[in-house]
Amino acid sequence: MKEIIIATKNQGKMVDFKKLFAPYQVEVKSLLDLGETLPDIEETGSTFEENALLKAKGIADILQLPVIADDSGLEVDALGGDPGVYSARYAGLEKNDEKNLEKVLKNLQGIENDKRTARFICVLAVVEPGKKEVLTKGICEGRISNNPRGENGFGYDPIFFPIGKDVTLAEMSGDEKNKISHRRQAMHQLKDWLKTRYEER
Ligand SMILES: O=c1nc[nH]c2c1ncn2[C@H]1C[C@H](O)[C@@H](COP(=O)(O)OP(=O)(O)OP(=O)(O)O)O1
Ligand SMILES: [Mg+2]
Repeated sequence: MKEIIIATKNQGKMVDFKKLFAPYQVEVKSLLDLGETLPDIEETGSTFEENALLKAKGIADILQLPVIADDSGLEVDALGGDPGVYSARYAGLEKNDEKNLEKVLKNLQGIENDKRTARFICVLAVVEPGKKEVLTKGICEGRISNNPRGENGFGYDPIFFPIGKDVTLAEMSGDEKNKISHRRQAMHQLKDWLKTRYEER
């Protein structure tokens, strides 16, 4: 079977991607599946687009294979768009999901529900050696909860109510999350690219 490499070390993202790629005959591999030691690509960009391209190009240059990278994060309106591109390292460089979401809740203390609007953003960069790169962006609008709820998913899922839902993303099944998520919407925009390369199941 054909393979596509996702330039990520985030296992939560890979759970989403495995489901999102299931309609296609392609095996998805993360950097954690590749035996070789690949360098950590520093996310020095100031936008999701820049960082997604840095990660995809960095790995595609080394492997000389097609690579997809995902740069994503949470924008909270009452925090001026923070944590944004700093979502993974919001509470420190050790990238701890629980500390990160606790910091968002703490910074939103006293803010009323209707002012807790937020969105998840996902930018995907597809880089194929010798070809023009492709960028897509998906957005999932919602609101930040008052407490963490639910055990599924990863990252900020336990504190995010998607618009129109009264459960957090972490209270939804993986399949339910994948119907509405920012990652799903960014993947949807890659449909034509995917269809030209991979047979559908
Ligand atoms: O569906 C999601 N549900 C909950 N949280 C999410 C989601 N999507 C992104 N997020 C959060 C996790 C992390 O705090 C940041 C992504 O940061 P980002 O740099 O793109 O990923 P990462 O460093 O964890 O892995 P990598 O760069 O190896 O792909 O946004
Ligand atoms: Mg990262």
